[in-house]
Amino acid sequence: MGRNVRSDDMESFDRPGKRTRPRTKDRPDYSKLPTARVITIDRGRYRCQLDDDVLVSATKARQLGRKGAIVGDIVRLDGDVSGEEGTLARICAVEVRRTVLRRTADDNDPFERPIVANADQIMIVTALADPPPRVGMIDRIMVAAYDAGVKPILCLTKADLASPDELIAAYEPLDVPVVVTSPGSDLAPVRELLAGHVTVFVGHSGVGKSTLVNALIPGVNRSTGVVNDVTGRGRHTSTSAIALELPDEDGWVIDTPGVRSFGLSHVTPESVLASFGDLSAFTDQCPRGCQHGTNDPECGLDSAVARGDLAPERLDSYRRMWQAGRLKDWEL
Ligand SMILES: Nc1nc2c(ncn2[C@@H]2O[C@H](COP(=O)(O)OP(=O)(O)OP(=O)(O)O)[C@@H](O)[C@H]2O)c(=O)[nH]1
Ligand SMILES: [Zn+2]
Repeated sequence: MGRNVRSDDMESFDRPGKRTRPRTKDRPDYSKLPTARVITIDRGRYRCQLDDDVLVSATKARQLGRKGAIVGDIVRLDGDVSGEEGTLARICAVEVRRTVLRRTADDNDPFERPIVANADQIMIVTALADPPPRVGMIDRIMVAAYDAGVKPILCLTKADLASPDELIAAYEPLDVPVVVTSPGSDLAPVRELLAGHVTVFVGHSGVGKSTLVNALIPGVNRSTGVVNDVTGRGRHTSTSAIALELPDEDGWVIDTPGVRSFGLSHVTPESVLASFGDLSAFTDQCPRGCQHGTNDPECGLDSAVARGDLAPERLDSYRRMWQAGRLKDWEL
């Protein structure tokens, strides 16, 4: 089912403009209606931002059926779009999504949950200590990013408490940009990575994500929790994803509630491989049903390395992601 939207989801990072039009033959034409971005959802009410920055509350129009809108969606609004107190617009259509970031509650959960639409980057926020970093969790979020065709970035917070060197070294072969922060640190490198992009911030509760968002977007007041001394976890202080426009640069930050696990039952080796574009050329000769893993005999990726056509580090990086996607939550 989710596969049907794949061709739109899986566009490569460097061709963001290309999109396919939905079939509109037997549907009314909504193309004259104003577009808005869904910035947050609260008890069935969609908070939308029009192109001229006016904020409008909206409900789903009946013709949308069971199809929902998610944060980051670009929607067509009908009805009262004045944004005045007490007014309510209607979401008539959801524009084709460039990307959809998904997770399942855990690896046994058959229902994939779309979290955010149209992001092109995901910032994985991890504390270097308090709470301690979990490489398994970082890898799993990276797998979800690759699956969605969204570029991962690693943000290591609380560098005042522990050195980032080990983690930086661990992610070097994956070519993932890494930024390091500590209280009062210069956020210019972070801003530079965010400029011109729609970036989802994901992280375990208590890693300092809200602190970071508040520093990047002054006045937004994301509530910060205090790490609980007993559990080492932050309080769950944020409840819904919210899209926030960057004040000085073009671009959006989509802050998501703290996550404890990241189920990946929707991910296939092929969808992850698609983000390793240089590797997919070598899998044509693979035996049927090859998962391109370490123990798959005659995998074309191994032959490519043996011939010298593919760097072994590149294959190791892909296999590491492949492995992370197979691990169950409770094995982390
Ligand atoms: N030592 C240190 N503490 C930090 C840093 N950044 C944030 N903190 C503290 O870590 C705690 C958690 O920070 P938050 O920003 O609330 O973390 P969060 O990831 O948003 O957590 P949730 O709101 O629970 O999702 C707070 O007490 C912050 O003051 C840092 O760079 N160094
Ligand atoms: Zn293979």
